[in-house]
Amino acid sequence: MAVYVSSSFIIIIIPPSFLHLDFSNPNLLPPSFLKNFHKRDLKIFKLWWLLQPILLLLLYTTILALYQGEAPAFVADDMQTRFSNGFHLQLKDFESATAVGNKTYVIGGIDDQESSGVRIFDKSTVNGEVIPTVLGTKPTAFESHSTMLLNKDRILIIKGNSKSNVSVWFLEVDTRFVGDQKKKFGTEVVAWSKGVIGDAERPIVISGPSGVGKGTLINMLMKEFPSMFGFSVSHTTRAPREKEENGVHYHFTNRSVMEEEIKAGKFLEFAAVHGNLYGTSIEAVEIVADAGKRCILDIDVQGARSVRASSLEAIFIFICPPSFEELEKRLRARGTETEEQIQKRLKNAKAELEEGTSSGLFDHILVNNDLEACYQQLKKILGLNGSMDATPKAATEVFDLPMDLSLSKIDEKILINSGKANQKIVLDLSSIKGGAPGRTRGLYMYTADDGNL
Ligand SMILES: Nc1nc2c(ncn2[C@@H]2O[C@H](COP(=O)(O)OP(=O)(O)O)[C@@H](O)[C@H]2O)c(=O)[nH]1
Ligand SMILES: Nc1ncnc2c1ncn2[C@@H]1O[C@H](COP(=O)(O)OP(=O)(O)O)[C@@H](O)[C@H]1O
Repeated sequence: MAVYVSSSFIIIIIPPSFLHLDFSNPNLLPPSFLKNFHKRDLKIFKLWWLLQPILLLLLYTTILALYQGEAPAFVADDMQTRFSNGFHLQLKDFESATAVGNKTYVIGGIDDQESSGVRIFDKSTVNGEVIPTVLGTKPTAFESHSTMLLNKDRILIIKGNSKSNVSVWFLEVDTRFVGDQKKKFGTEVVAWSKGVIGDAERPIVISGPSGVGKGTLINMLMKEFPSMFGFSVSHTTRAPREKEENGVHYHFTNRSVMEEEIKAGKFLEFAAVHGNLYGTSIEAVEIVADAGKRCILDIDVQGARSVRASSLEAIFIFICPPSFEELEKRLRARGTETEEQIQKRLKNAKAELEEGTSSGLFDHILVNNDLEACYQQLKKILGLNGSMDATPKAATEVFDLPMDLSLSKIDEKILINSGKANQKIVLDLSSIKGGAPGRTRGLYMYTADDGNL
């Protein structure tokens, strides 16, 4: 016996063999059956043959539906779930499935280091299942979670049985960043982005020619506001300077390792600068956001261009020297480069100054003539004029989310059903900033009564 399912009907086909009857060969019919045939089973026999045309018609319409892209499935033995795009999948423990167009994204499952945490079932491929390239850091434990598709380009994941400040994740499936990466990798790509609760400000990109004073200004900012800013520690293939520490000023690495990591999608941006490779890893930006700090990136103009094209939504600041002669003087006075390196940096500075001041890439251009005056201007741009601004923002309320969640959406608000009567948890997405790679910031989560969302 088989139970046949399509969206429009269910057919139960009972073959004669199921009734232990073979009408095609009366010799094989059991004597008891022959004896009582007229009395007991004639009705079944007639009904069976009467039903055949109807069953055939139903079968025909099912085949038609299948041809039009609907996938029926046998569900007698398996517990399968059916999705709006016609997919039927057998989900494992702690897996969820979200339909996005022709694809169904299966997320989660028992956490192990090997698993990428995401499987895609794509109707337009021969095999159906696609294992994507997964960018960004995935959530550590998946266990119970609920998902909801947002704007057809990212899946919201809320982890049950967790603290509210670590419960929100996004899996980007069709954002601009993911689209660019798909072209680059030539594979299916998805990107994780952790949701950051609270009003974390936009990251800051600072560019300018070598020796202009970027590092000096960044150090002043970090010293005055240690709890507010965090430095994105870049990777570089250049040799460390005398006072530079691995993991603090840069992650010093070699070219082949860095190239492999770039291929694996670990970098938000990278560029060849003054003959060496420099790059910002996705992790470098994530670490700062996870510490609840505003991320500062000291990167060259090419890197700034790449970040501008990403979803990091940073503020872009370009620092100029008062003159080329002064730049040369500062570079020499710093005493960290050989004459050959100084010449290379000065040559590149011309192109950087041209690009930085005329491309429209930067939101603000500062001239670092008097250091203190330039620092004050930088603080003004960052909204740090008075001492009030330096006060850390009030901590957002952290609470426990229940194991089983159900989600619904009203405008930009996600209602998380907590199971408690009259009480909902609200996730407000109206001020959302950023996204993969890095973190999705500007989320607000609070508990509310039904009448007060
Ligand atoms: N694109 C990119 N540029 C970087 C990165 N880290 C540093 N840079 C840039 O590389 C250039 C050289 O940096 P560095 O060797 O520290 O020399 P300095 O600028 O003279 O202190 C500077 O313009 C930096 O802004 C990075 O991660 N990505
Ligand atoms: N406004 C300024 N006037 C004079 N010297 C400066 C000024 N700003 C920075 N410097 C000096 O210039 C040198 C280069 O500065 P640095 O911050 O290392 O530049 P960058 O990080 O842009 O390469 C350092 O020795 C620093 O002390």
